Amino acid sequence: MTQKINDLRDRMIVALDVPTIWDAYRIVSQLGDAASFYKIGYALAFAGGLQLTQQLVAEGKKVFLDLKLHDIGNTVTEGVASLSNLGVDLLTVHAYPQTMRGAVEGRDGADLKLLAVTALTSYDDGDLRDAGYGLAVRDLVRLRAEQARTAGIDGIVCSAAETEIVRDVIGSDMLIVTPGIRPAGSAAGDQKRTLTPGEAIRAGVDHLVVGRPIIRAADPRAAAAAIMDEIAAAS
Ligand SMILES: O=C(O)c1cc(=O)[nH]c(=O)n1[C@@H]1O[C@H](COP(=O)(O)O)[C@@H](O)[C@H]1O
Repeated sequence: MTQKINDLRDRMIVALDVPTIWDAYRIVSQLGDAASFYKIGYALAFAGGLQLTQQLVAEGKKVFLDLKLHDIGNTVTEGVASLSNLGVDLLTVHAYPQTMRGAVEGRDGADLKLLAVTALTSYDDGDLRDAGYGLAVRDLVRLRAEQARTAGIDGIVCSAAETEIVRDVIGSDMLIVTPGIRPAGSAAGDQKRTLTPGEAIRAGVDHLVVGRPIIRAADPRAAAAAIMDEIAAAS
C-alpha cells in the first residue's frame, strides 16, 4: 500500500453529489464507518456544503473540496487563501500553469493539499478536439502532470488508465487521485475513461473517487463495503 496513506479506508473517497445537505447527511449516516473520506463538489458547496465540510471535519472525516478553481492567477490566489482555513484535506484547481501557481501562492503554508485536474474523465480524444485542443488525452495529461509538479502542486486528478504515464512524471511523493471508477457491471454514465476499483489500485493510484456507484445504490453501505473489499484485495 502507498506510504502516503495510513488508513486503507482513506483510499476510497465518496463523492457527495447530492442536491442538499440533508441528502448528504443521510448518505454519511448510512455509510457510517464504511467511509472515512468525502468529496464535496460545487453543487453541494453552493447549497450549504461549506458548513457541512466543517461538520465532517469535526466528526473526524477527511474532506476533499472539489471546486475546480480556474481564473486569473490573482483571483485563484485569493480564492485558495479564503479556503485555506476550512480544515479540508484536498482542493482541486484546473491544471493550467497560471492557475496552479496562483493556487500554490494562496495556500501559503496552510495544511491543504492542492490537486490539479488534468483532463476530465468524461473526455476522450474527440472531446478534447471539440474543445480546441491539439493533443490526445494521454499527451495532455502527461504535459499537465509535468506542469503541476513544476508549480508545486501536491497531486494529480486523472483517469486511473493514465497512472503509469503520470507516475513516471511525478514520482512517488505526489498523489494520484482517480475518478471514473466503475465496479464491474455498473453503468458508466457520462464517464469515458473508467477502470474498476481493483484495476485502479493495482495500477498504483492513491485515492479512488466514487460517486454514483455508491450514492445511487439501493444499499449505499453495501456498495461502499464491496468497493473497500476490492481495494483491500488489490492493495
Ligand atoms: O475532480 C474530480 O473529482 C473529477 C475529475 C474528473 O476528471 N472526473 C470526475 O468525474 N470528477 C468528479 O468525480 C466524481 C465522479 O462521480 P461518479 O461518476 O458518479 O462516480 C464527480 O463528482 C465528478 O465531478
